[in-house]
Amino acid sequence: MKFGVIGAGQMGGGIAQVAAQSGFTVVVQDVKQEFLARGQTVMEKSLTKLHEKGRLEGTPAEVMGRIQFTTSLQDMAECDLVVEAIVENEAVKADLFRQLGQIVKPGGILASNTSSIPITSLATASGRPERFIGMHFMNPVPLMQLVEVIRGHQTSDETARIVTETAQQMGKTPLPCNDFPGFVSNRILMPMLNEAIQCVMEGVAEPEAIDGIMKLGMNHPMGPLTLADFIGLDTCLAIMEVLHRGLGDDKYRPSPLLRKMVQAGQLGRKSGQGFYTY
Ligand SMILES: CC(=O)CC(=O)SCCNC(=O)CCNC(=O)[C@H](O)C(C)(C)COP(=O)(O)OP(=O)(O)OC[C@H]1O[C@@H](n2cnc3c(N)ncnc32)[C@H](O)[C@@H]1OP(=O)(O)O
Ligand SMILES: NC(=O)C1=CN([C@@H]2O[C@H](COP(=O)(O)OP(=O)(O)OC[C@H]3O[C@@H](n4cnc5c(N)ncnc54)[C@H](OP(=O)(O)O)[C@@H]3O)[C@@H](O)[C@H]2O)C=CC1
Repeated sequence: MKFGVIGAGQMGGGIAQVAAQSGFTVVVQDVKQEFLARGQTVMEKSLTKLHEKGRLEGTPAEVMGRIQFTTSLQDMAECDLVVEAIVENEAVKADLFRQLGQIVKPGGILASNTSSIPITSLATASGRPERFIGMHFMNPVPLMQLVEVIRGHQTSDETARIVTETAQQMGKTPLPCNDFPGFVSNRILMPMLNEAIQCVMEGVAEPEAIDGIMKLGMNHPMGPLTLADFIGLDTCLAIMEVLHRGLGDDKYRPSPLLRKMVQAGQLGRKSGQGFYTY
């Protein structure tokens, strides 16, 4: 399996790492060399952690040796499966898939790791809707078990079978759902995180108390505000806007505080400042 990943951010890097850990040959593309270098550093840290705990097959160097880093989309031409993990913006993703539809060999499968954007619309942009699917990994990819598999309106049975089997080969548990805004994961999770942000804005409680109540009361491993910072507040806002637009119900309105923080460049862990300082 020659496995392609577009985007070397927190998700793309994690997907590339787990694919290489599974023995696949991997090609990772990003728009700038500095983003590739950043992604490579994060992967090496994660692999070292896993190796130190005896949870890695082989050595970090052997795994990294299976990954090619490039800024050229042309290097995706011979991939059997390409997973996109770039910014949560439908126009940017659609433009990328129009290019990939021309570059990747005819039998290659194209997949999006999108959190919420309709798979069917991205499939149309790719020009190969039968060979297009949602392959939605969870953050952090090396640790989280789920891959949410979302079929577009024209995704073929063969494409769904291949992607499901690939997720299993990557040590993940693939679970199927249909193509509606936010799928299942973010249709349920994101409104909860948005509600926690609304509690901050309305002064219901301080962030530490809100997170503590949900950790101690509901046994969540991370409080909702910590999790929102971890995901990225820009990504959280983008998902809420897809839900609001796609489902047409005002209950999915993004919290005004979330929007203001993103406008201020406070994106959470990735910018060093969100509800907490990093
Ligand atoms: C937005 C979307 O579209 C979809 C989404 O992804 S929604 C978000 C889904 N993800 C979640 O909800 C994550 C919730 N959080 C958690 O499950 C946990 O906090 C966590 C697994 C992320 C971290 O686990 P933790 O015990 O709380 O913290 P932490 O101690 O940092 O990590 C646990 C272990 O994994 C290791 N670890 C953490 N991140 C790692 C990584 N990226 N790679 C390798 N090892 C890692 C740590 O070294 C630690 O090892 P030890 O237990 O041996 O010390
Ligand atoms: N964050 C999360 O917890 C999760 C996110 N997702 C989804 O995964 C996708 C990526 O999210 P995440 O990794 O957090 O995002 P990041 O912002 O961390 O990474 C996105 C990466 O893609 C790069 N990029 C942007 N545009 C292009 C392009 N046209 N071609 C190639 N690379 C590009 C970005 O560069 P630059 O820095 O210049 O923008 C960045 O390196 C999104 O669709 C998101 O919804 C899914 C599950 C969980």
